[in-house]
Amino acid sequence: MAIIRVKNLLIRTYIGFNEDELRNKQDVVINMTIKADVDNAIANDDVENSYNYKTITKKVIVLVQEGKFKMLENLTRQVLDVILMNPQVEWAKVEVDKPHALRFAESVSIELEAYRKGVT
Ligand SMILES: Nc1nc2c(c(=O)[nH]1)N=C([C@H](O)[C@@H](O)COP(=O)(O)OP(=O)(O)OP(=O)(O)O)CN2
Repeated sequence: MAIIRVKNLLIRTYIGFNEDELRNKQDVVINMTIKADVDNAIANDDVENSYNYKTITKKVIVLVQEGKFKMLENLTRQVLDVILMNPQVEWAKVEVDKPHALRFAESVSIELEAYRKGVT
């Protein structure tokens, strides 16, 4: 198993429940930490049949770009769930930052982690 980190993935989406947030997209910054089986990538130096960090990243981009979210917790949980769908993933942690969400703070974030169902 390896720990794969996708760092500072910047995506624009609808996030929030204030009037202007419902109408206008804003940036979120996503950091994903994924514990996945990469034995095949190591043994064969080949992405075929290996956990592909590009694939999951593109799935997250589509999920977030095309979604509309009110609560940051909901967005974070949905990203975590899409990562955990892959049987090669044992555990994952997701942190989603909403920069400038608060007037006097640089950013606010929610972090969630979980094992894939059936893994403890
Ligand atoms: N488990 C691994 N997965 C992937 C690896 C790897 O080494 N281990 N390597 C890659 C690619 O080399 C990736 O790093 C670069 O791919 P690409 O330039 O296609 O990524 P982009 O996001 O820039 O692709 P665009 O389609 O141009 O947006 C992938 N997975």
